Amino acid sequence: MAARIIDGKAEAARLRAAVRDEAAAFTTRHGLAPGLRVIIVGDDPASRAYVRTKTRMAAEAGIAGELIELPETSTTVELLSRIERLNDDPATHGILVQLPLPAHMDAEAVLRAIDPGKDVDGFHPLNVGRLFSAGRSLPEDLLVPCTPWGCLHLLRTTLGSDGLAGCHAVVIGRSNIVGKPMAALLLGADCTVTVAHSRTRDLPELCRRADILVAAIGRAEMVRGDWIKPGAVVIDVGINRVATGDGGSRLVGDVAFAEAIRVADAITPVPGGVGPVTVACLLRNTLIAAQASTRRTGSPAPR
Ligand SMILES: Nc1nc2c(c(=O)[nH]1)N[C@@H](CN(C=O)c1ccc(C(=O)N[C@@H](CCC(=O)O)C(=O)O)cc1)CN2
Ligand SMILES: [Mg+2]
Repeated sequence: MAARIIDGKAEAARLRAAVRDEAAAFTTRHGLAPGLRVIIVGDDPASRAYVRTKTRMAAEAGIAGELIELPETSTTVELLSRIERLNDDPATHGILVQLPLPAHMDAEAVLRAIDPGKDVDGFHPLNVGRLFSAGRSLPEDLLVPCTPWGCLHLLRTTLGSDGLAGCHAVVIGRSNIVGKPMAALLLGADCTVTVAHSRTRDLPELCRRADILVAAIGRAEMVRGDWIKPGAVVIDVGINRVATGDGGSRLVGDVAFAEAIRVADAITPVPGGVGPVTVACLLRNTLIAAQASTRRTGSPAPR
């Protein structure tokens, strides 16, 4: 039987509707909407499309989103001073710097400069540390990286909230954006977790032992059908544009979908899987940041 296709678009719409209701209540209570500032440096077409989606979805959810576009030639110092101003702005509850930054910029310094309470990507070392030291329930004000949070959410909707316990989860990829935080979240959900990467020996054999397989490698259709354990749940984080031969292109994931669907119990498609839930989580994090700031100060002003 063909695998169930996990509908990330529908799940994202449900998450956004919940954020919209809570954002409306926040705005009524505080006279100020949750505010998100998205910074992009340079002209990368894919990044530009993602940030436009983020600010459009924010507006639809009642979040005051603003896109800040800086030229490719901007310096790290210029970006840091922009972030400093946003850290001090009481109407800004969430700050996101779209990645990747141009190679000449110091991305680590930039991510460290964001006020951890406004770090809606969850990439600041303080938030990373809180995630890795959290137990089986996450603090309610913790800002968790959006893609892994989205993957966990899709796993819970597919397997049920108790269905992850005891599963062997294999995460392919060890990035700070996906692989490492994904491993922390799966551990918190009582999975036994293996993190694989480019130097892992006999990756196909390891994957065949996974009840849950999360592919975040960035290589088009690298995971083949015969790498997958029958009945596994497969979460495909990859977004790779490949040529179609007629001059056009299409998006594929890191998993060979047509092969995997014959073996897995459930699988996320690309597009329409993890991506839309990532954006919904960003809106959710903005709301969490706004709510936490009012708890700290009694007003929407964070300091
Ligand atoms: N600061 C950040 N930078 C980046 C992140 C991030 O979480 N924070 N993640 C990725 C890109 N990304 C969000 O920024 C992202 C990529 C793709 C999608 C998405 O919904 N994709 C659609 C397909 C879109 C298309 O047609 O091209 C899908 O999968 O259905 C959302 C977010 C790197 N940078
Ligand atoms: Mg650099």
